[in-house]
Parts: sequence; structure tokens; C-alpha cells
Amino acid sequence: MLIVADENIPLLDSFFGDIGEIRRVSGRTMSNADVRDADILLVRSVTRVNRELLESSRVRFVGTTTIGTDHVDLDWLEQAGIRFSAAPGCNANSVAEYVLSVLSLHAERRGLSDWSQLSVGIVGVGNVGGELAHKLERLGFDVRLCDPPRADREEGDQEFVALEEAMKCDVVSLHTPLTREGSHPTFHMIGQAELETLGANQLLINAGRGEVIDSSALLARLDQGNAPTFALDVWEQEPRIHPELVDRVWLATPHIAGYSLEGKVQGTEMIYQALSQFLGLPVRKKAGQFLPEPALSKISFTSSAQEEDAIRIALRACYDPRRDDARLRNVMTGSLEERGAAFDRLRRDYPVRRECSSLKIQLKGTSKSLQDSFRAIGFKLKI
Ligand SMILES: NC(=O)C1=CN([C@@H]2O[C@H](COP(=O)(O)OP(=O)(O)OC[C@H]3O[C@@H](n4cnc5c(N)ncnc54)[C@H](O)[C@@H]3O)[C@@H](O)[C@H]2O)C=CC1
Ligand SMILES: O=C(O)C(=O)[C@H](O)COP(=O)(O)O
Repeated sequence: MLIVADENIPLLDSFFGDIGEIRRVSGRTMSNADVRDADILLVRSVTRVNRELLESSRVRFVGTTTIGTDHVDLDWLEQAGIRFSAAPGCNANSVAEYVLSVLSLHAERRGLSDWSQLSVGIVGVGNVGGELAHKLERLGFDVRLCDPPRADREEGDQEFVALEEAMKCDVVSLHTPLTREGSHPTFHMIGQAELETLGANQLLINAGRGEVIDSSALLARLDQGNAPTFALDVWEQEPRIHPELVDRVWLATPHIAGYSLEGKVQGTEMIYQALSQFLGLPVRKKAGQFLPEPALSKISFTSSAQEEDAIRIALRACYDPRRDDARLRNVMTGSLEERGAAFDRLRRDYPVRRECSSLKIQLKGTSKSLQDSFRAIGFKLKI
């Protein structure tokens, strides 16, 4: 059995080595010729999976080790009788931790002594938005949830607000998929009219898909006085992103919000499980067995620790988006092609980043409230 896989999927040999022969190819340039003789195709978000790629191939199963599926023509796969599987939720916690770190930087920048004074509007309350809401609510933030498809289905007892309401929060965080059809399409959902409603003290975060914001409208908004602050992890036309936008936003990162090691390995594990089920093979491997010891395993705080400082230190020890921001800004030179290649390189060579659950926090004589905050974020505590 031949498995053609994006070379950037981690642990290909560990998970799939005994299922078939693995051919690694570049996900960005994968072509019909690369996959024609394959039985199984494993991709990430950078490969367009459609008729053009797969017609007259032997492929029977396609797996994407990602949450998003906007790169896959699901209708065509169904018509062609090709089984498809994605990895819902695999890196949701990683994205939620990215947002928490951004919030801690934003609160500090605004001189707030208590970050939970910020109200947060979450747009798209699925695996990512839901995980983020759960953490923020436990941390005492005022959270407003906007998810019209879920509101239409009148699910559970959660209360949803309209986009206009969510956009009134101090921070608006976008976590929708990219959709162009249906009752609530997200393509350019945030355009001129929505951007006009944001004021100078507000922060808009986009860690969903770049095309959810109209970049031309965003650039125009940045030209006006009273412009809000922006933290963008995703961009229109990746990898050939707009250098002026990078230059003008506060935090610019190369689509890595979901790039914790745990998130990536869970993505591979979920597709391994789906493929094993498809082939009728037993599931013997687990992501946990492949996670190495973290480089930083413990931090201690004593009773002298100030709550906000302690949270900032621990969060940023795990993940500080300013490092990714600096790396992206450093490569925004040269031609469009050169910048695009550099954007992809930053993602391919991404340093190991571990989630907060990998860091044990030792607390001596600290307050109950600090302990609760650390637990809410996802740290392991040793008291
Ligand atoms: N920056 C990154 O590294 C990552 C980005 N993503 C992106 O985040 C997206 C969301 O991920 P999940 O939460 O796991 O997906 P999900 O499918 O679990 O949830 C998405 C939610 O958005 C809602 N939604 C759809 N249209 C909407 C609209 N017009 N307005 C408001 N809400 C709407 C859906 O009803 C759903 O509840 C993915 O589709 C992917 O594009 C995911 C992982 C990593
Ligand atoms: O899971 C998703 O959806 C994402 O956006 C991934 O973090 C994207 O990672 P790549 O597949 O582009 O490496």
C-alpha cells in the first residue's frame, strides 16, 4: 500500500510506517503526478484536495491532520467515493493558549492590573472558541458568544449574541471556519462596515482563516484615525501575504496558533485512528507515547508572587507570540515569491512549542485564586 503524505506531518513513520510505504512530498506543490499511484493521501491545510489533484488516481482515503477543511472539496470526494477524515479539535487547546497569551500582552500594554477586566467576544464557538470560552469564563472574564449557526439550531442552554454585539467587546476573537455558502458564510464576514464599529481601545484577533477579514478594508481602517489593534495569525492568500498588513498590525504570526507539539501530534494520531478503522486494523499507537519530555518542566512561585505577574510569567514561558511576530517581520523582504517561501519555511521549521499542561507549577503559600487561575489555563499544579 502506498501512502503519499505531506512531508511536514510529524511522526509519519511512527504512526504509519507499518501500514504502508510512505512517500513524502511537499504539501504546497503536490500534484496529480505525485499521488496517481497512491492508495492513501495524507495532507495538511496547504494542499488543495480536489478533482484536479485526485482524478484517475487510486486514492481511496484522504486524511487531513488539521481542524480546517476549506482546502478540501468534500462534495467531490463524496461523489468519487473517497473516504475523508479530518482532525476536529486536535489543536484547539493550542489556539486557545495562543489567544490567552495575546490577551495577557494586550492587558499589559493597556496598563490593566487585572486582565479579566477585559470583555471578550468569541465569534465561532466550536472546538476552538468553546475551549477558549471555557478557560476565560473560569478566569472570570466577561465572555460573549457569537455563533449564528448554533443559535439557529437552538442548542443547549448557551446564550448567543449577534455579531454586532460581540464586536462591542474590548477584545473580539475570530474562530470560524472559512465558508462561502450557506446561511452564514464567513468569507469577508469582517468588512468595512464591521471594522468601522471598532474603536481605538479594542483588539481584533483572527486565528480562524485569513479570508474571514477583508484585508483591503482592514488596510483602509488602519489608515483612519482611532484604529483598533489587530493580532493576525492567518492571512488572505497565504503564503504570499500582504507585507504592508504585517507592517501595520500589532501582532503578526505565520499561521502557527495551532502549532503546539501536542496539537500537531494529536492531528496525526486522529488520522491514524481514522485510517486504521477504514482499513480494519487495530489501533495500537497513542500520541502520548511519542511526546518527549518538555525542555521546561517546572516553575515555582512563592507567597511573594503577584497574581498577574505569575500568570504572565508562566504563560509566556510556554508560549510568547512576540517571538513568532519577530520571526515573521524579519522575513518580510524580497519579492512576493521570496516572502511566500519564507512564510512557509517559518511554518516548516517551527520550534518545538509545548502546551501549558506540560509545565508543572509549584506553589508555596500562594492564594487560592492564583491556584484556580493556573488550573483554568491548563497548568498542572504542585501545591
Ligand atoms: N490559526 C490556526 O492555527 C488554526 C486555525 N483553525 C481554524 O479555526 C476554525 C475553527 O476551528 P474549530 O473551532 O475547531 O471548528 P468547529 O467546526 O468546531 O467550530 C466552528 C464554529 O464556527 C461556527 N460558525 C460558522 N459560521 C459562523 C459565522 N458566520 N459566524 C459565527 N460562527 C460561525 C460554527 O457554527 C461552529 O460552531 C477552523 O475551521 C480553522 O479554519 C483551526 C486550528 C488552528
Ligand atoms: O488545523 C487547522 O485547521 C490549522 O489551521 C492548522 O494549524 C494548519 O496547519 P498546517 O496544516 O497548515 O500545517
